[in-house]
Amino acid sequence: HAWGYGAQDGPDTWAESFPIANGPRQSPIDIVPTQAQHDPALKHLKLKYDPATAKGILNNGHTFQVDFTDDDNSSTLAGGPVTGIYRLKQFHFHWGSGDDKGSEHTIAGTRFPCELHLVHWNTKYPNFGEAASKPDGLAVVGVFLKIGSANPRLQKVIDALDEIRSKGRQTTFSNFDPKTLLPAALDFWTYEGSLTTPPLLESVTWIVLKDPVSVSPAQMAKFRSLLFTSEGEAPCCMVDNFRPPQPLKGRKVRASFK
Ligand SMILES: C[C@@H](NC(=O)c1ccc(Cl)c(S(N)(=O)=O)c1)c1ccccc1O
Ligand SMILES: [Zn+2]
Repeated sequence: HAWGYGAQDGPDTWAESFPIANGPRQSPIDIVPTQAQHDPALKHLKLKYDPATAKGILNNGHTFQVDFTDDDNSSTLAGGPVTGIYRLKQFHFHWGSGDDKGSEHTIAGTRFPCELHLVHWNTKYPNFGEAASKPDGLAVVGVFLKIGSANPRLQKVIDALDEIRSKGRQTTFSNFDPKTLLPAALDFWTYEGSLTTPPLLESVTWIVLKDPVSVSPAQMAKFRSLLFTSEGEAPCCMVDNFRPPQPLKGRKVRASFK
């Protein structure tokens, strides 16, 4: 399935190969804070990440991702809306060609220039692939990035991008704690959704943090210097790799905060 974010292969065409694109629990969504219900039963988020589990950084032709070893419970998510323990598999970003768009989730129609996704899988299943096909298989923490001062926590990731400019390039990436990318407060909205990329599986408990973290225009320019294309192909800048908000179809969005 050759899918992408262009006019010929972008989100409006995905239903042709992935009919679940029109399913009942698709992501992302527009989060309307005034319509979210505070749920006092929601626990606080328990994130425990071991920097030693950071493995590599890869340009997969759709985004770039930092992969983690997930053969034990060294880096996990628990609490919040989930039961049990979820293991960190990878994190990646979605961003725009300009600062006026780029995030996948929106807040009452407001789009951010970038959104970070930390992907975790439920350890009640044997591995990520199995978990990705189960309704409670995945939990993704979403973090908005807004334009401001340079974010020093992003710098190590940004400095690695020169080595993975084109599709298929990867390099080692070690000793990194993704907790450093998160805002101080872990207040969140949560709802039942899907992968925002093909295969769009409806297996994600979304945990979208209320507070954004900063990214500078120069740092955004580095993201936009990546390529969707492989070496030797006509270069196409990796930008606008976001799926727009999808119909809520009656789902409830809960808030962990008042
Ligand atoms: C682009 C990349 N997608 C993921 O790996 C991905 C996996 C799980 C989640 Cl939950 C998400 S997300 N965006 O909902 O957080 C994205 C991808 C997809 C298919 C084939 C190759 C490939 O590289
Ligand atoms: Zn994502």
